[in-house]
Order: sequence, then structure tokens, then C-alpha cells
Amino acid sequence: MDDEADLRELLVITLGRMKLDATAAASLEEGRRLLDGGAFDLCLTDMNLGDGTGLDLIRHAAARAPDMPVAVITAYGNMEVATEAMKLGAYDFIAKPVALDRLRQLIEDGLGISRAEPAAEGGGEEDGLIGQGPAMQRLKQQIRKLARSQAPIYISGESGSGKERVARLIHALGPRREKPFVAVNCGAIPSELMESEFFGHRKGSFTGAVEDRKGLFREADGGTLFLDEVADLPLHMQVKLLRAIQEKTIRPVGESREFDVNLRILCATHRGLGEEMTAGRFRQDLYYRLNVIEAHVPPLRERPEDVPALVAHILARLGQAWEATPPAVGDGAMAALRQYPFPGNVRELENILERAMTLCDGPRIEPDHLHLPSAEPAAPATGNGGGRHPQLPLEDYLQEIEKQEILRALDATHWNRTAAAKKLGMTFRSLRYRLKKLELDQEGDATSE
Ligand SMILES: Nc1ncnc2c1ncn2[C@@H]1O[C@H](COP(=O)(O)OP(=O)(O)OP(=O)(O)O)[C@@H](O)[C@H]1O
Repeated sequence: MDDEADLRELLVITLGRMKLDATAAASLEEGRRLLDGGAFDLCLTDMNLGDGTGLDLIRHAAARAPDMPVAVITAYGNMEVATEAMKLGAYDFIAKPVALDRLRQLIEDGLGISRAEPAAEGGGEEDGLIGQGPAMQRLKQQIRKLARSQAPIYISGESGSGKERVARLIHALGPRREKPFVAVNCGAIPSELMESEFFGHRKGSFTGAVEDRKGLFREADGGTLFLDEVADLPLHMQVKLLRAIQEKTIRPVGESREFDVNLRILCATHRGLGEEMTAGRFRQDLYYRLNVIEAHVPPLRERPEDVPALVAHILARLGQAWEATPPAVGDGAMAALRQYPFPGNVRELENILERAMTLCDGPRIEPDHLHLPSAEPAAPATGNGGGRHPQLPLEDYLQEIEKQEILRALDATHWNRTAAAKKLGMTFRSLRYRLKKLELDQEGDATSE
């Protein structure tokens, strides 16, 4: 629907060439009538409809045909309106002047949404979010709605609360689920390698570029790119990221060609992105581009009702990994866990249970096995050997102390690894290495799959 006859004609011709039936409307009123009268797979609307706006039509469509994907055509550079449209439920937008290949892509994406089989409720167990309390129910409902859209989503929440899980679920429930999901921890990439990590490079373009590299954007093409700890991106990369998102093209380092990329961007950070922007550490234009819709993952202490289900899930997983029957959790231990504030959230719960499973010899985890920080005596003094656990060989004992100290520093810094490394007097890299070695960080720091 459009008020400009030329653009309308261009749309009808393009859709016809794609072997699609198209019906055009010249006003909001006519558009509404058409939507009420027939079942359409897709709706494209201009913002300026003479007797109303595209936003009015999106609202109308959301009420009358909530399953039909709607995209808007906006004036060049008017991100505010595009954002508003996506908040109201539009799956994507295209700016004028309309580029034909981008238009075709937009249409294909929309048809992909309307033709996609609805994903199985909750996805696979691995992708699922454990927790049935009211806060998680609300989040899951929001995720199901967001999964269909192409809109960028900012996932907020404390460290370890499950932001990456949420991102995976949004991908797994959406029309891109057959395509790759690529996760990257922006804080873990050295600044000088960032451009090549993101956009790839040509062999020989700099010392160390021994072969061509595709880069994360092209690896995720067609799918979803999850930018974890996005606030850690240095300002010069923020500019490049914004450009890549806006233009939907990237140019690898040392390459003269540009490549089109079509991906959905999800991002997260445990710091407040709004505060980072106010403090001048995060570009305002990129902020508005990424933070179209916010999904908030509540901290675990605000949903103690989810703790038992999470405990059961984590112990079952550990049991499988260790090829052992997982122990039960005694009432006292469960009560202690439900009361504990979990500054490191679900990741901390995983670590506590892993440690408890190591320390418990019997069939049941008791409060003592949990070593919850508040109940814990000071770390055994090193040097005199007096505190050594009688059943542990020295190596394991030393490793246990190392683990405890690292966990203590992480607890104290709310799992901010940079701050924890400082507290421990080691470099970030060295902490990362130890976390890996001690299997406290199985997810890895910059993962892609
Ligand atoms: N609701 C949940 N159900 C099951 N497992 C969960 C849930 N939430 C988090 N986890 C697990 O807890 C760990 C931390 O989750 P995740 O990596 O998604 O957190 P995050 O918020 O992205 O952390 P960070 O801020 O450190 O990047 C992961 O091993 C994840 O599988």
C-alpha cells in the first residue's frame, strides 16, 4: 500500500516477477478494507498513506491478522519510525529509495515467516529455558512473539542469568532456525583483531593472516548473530558495526569487494546499555539501532521458585556428562539454595552444583557440600598444609583452592571477569585460561557454531 503511484507500480511488478499475486491499495482506508476481506501471506506498507500512516495499518493488521508478516517502507534515514513499526510488530523495514535486491530479500524473509511451520513449543530440551515461575512464563511468551520478527533485540540481564540461552531460543523458534546461530563475546576479542573476526580478511592482508577468513558476519549469513557483551566493543568498531547493520554489506580486511549479508542481530550485555550510552562509551546511533526491543532476563534471586527445576536439570546434565547417577538434593540444601542470592545467577548455580557433586560421596547433597559463600569459613591458609582435605591428593587439593579463590573473586565482582582478574592479580587472559582449565566456563568466550 502506498500513496505514491510509481512506487506502488514498482512493487506490483517486482512481486509479479517473483511469481506472487499482489493487490495494491492507495490509502489506509483501502488497505484496511483489503486486509479485512482476504487472507494475505504478506503486507508491505509505506509510512505515508495520505489518510493515515503505516503504523495505523500495522496496528490494524496486528489485531485482525496477527500471523501475517508486515514490513514498512520508510523515508531514508528515519530510524525512529522504523523502530516504532517494529515495536508494533512489523518484522522488518526498507528505506527509500527502494533497492530491488533488498526488496526481494525483504519479501522472501516475510514469506519465510508466513510459511514457516510453527516451531515445537519450547524447542529442544537443550535450547529450552528451564523455569515455570511467572517471570519466566512472561519471558517465554515474549520470546515466542519476538522470534517471528527480524527486529534487533537487546537482551538485558545480569551475568549468568541466561541471556545467551534466550538468544538461542529466539533463533530456534524463528524462521531462521535452519540457518546458523553464531555467538560472539565482544569482550573477549583483542581490539586489533576485531575487524577481521567480524568481517573476515584476505590471506596476506596483515601479518598473521595466513589464510582467508570468512568472519562472523558471513558465517552467520541467513541466520542470527548474537553479540554478547556488546558494550565492550571499542568505539571504532561500533562505527563499523553500525555501518554493516545499516548497509547490510561488509568488506573483509584487505578485500576490495563488498559482500551482502542478511542476518538478524541480537545483542546482550550485563551492563546497562543505556547507562553506557549516557556515559559516552556507547554510540547513541548504534544504541537505537540495536535496542529496538528489549527482553529482560530476571536475576535468579528474583525467581527462587525456578531453583528446584534448574537444580534437577543441571544435576541430570552433570550426571550424563560424568556417566554417574546424580545425587539427590536434601531438603536443607534445597532450602539454602532457594535463599541464596546468586550474584552469578544460573552459571553460579551450575558451578555450585558441580562442586557439590565432587565433594559429596553419598547419594545426597547436603548444605555442607554447597559451600555457599555466606556459610563458608575463610579459605584454608596456604603454606602450612594444615587445612588439607584428608581425602584429596595434593594436586586436586591445590586445584580446589584455586577454584575456590577464583569463584570467590567472581562472586565478589558479580562475575565480571575483568574485575575478578584484577582482584586476583592476574591478566584477563590468564583468568580465562584457568576458567577453561577448571571447567568453570564451558561455554567458551567466543563461541560460534
Ligand atoms: N533458564 C535456564 N535453563 C537452563 N539453563 C540455564 C538457564 N539460564 C541459564 N542457564 C545456563 O546457565 C549458564 C549461563 O547462561 P548464559 O550463558 O545464557 O548466561 P548469560 O546471561 O549469557 O551470561 P554472560 O552475561 O556471562 O554472558 C549456561 O550454562 C546456561 O545453559
